Amino acid sequence: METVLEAKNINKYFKKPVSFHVLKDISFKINKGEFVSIMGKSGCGKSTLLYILSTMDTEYEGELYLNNELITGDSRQKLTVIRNKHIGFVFQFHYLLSEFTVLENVMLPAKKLGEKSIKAIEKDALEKLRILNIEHLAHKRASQVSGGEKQRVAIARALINNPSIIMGDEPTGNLDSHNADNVFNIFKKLSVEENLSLLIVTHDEDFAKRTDRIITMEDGKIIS
Ligand SMILES: Nc1ncnc2c1ncn2[C@@H]1O[C@H](COP(=O)(O)OP(=O)(O)OP(=O)(O)O)[C@@H](O)[C@H]1O
Repeated sequence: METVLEAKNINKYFKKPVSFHVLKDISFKINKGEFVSIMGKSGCGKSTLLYILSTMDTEYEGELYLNNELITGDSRQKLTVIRNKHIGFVFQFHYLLSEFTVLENVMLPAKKLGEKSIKAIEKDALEKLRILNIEHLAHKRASQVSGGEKQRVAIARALINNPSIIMGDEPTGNLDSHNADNVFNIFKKLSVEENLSLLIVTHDEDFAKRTDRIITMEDGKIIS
């Protein structure tokens, strides 16, 4: 089984206002095509962990491997490239640019990466919109589409650079049950049909139960 992401003995301390051991010896692997959820009570360290796994926070102990390469200790500049290329993000809030069209929003991370022509990026973006069944929204402004559609646009944007893994911090937190179900089905399809790995923090038990595996955290530790 091919491993996409591996965390080895991750420890994290917040030094202020008082020293606080927030992540305690976290180790796990995510395989290619695996759809994994992270659950745990508020304050157990889920967002802190995701921040480290997504390479945004480099102040931790332990080792992080992406596609079997050690990325712990890499420069900020290198991590920015790794993040743009290999990790797609979906948040609770969509963070779309409301005055830009749906298509322009989806194209942005690829433009930032700067590896392809605008024509090629546009073609890729339309393909991602097609996968998410929202190709018809391409030329609408982001402000003109519904909440559920915005989250699908955010997923298309997360996919644009063909990442190895999608990470989500409560991506269904702002959605009603119908739209949350839609997002679940999209993630499931991406994992089964595109062999994409997904690691999703959620408070939604129904969502988590249907993923391939649940990582449960308590008080900074993985308990199951
Ligand atoms: N910058 C910081 N400095 C000090 N303590 C922090 C900092 N950020 C978070 N914490 C604390 O670390 C713990 C873990 O926070 P974290 O946001 O990772 O929890 P969480 O499991 O994601 O919670 P939620 O489900 O409510 O989002 C909490 O006790 C929080 O108060």
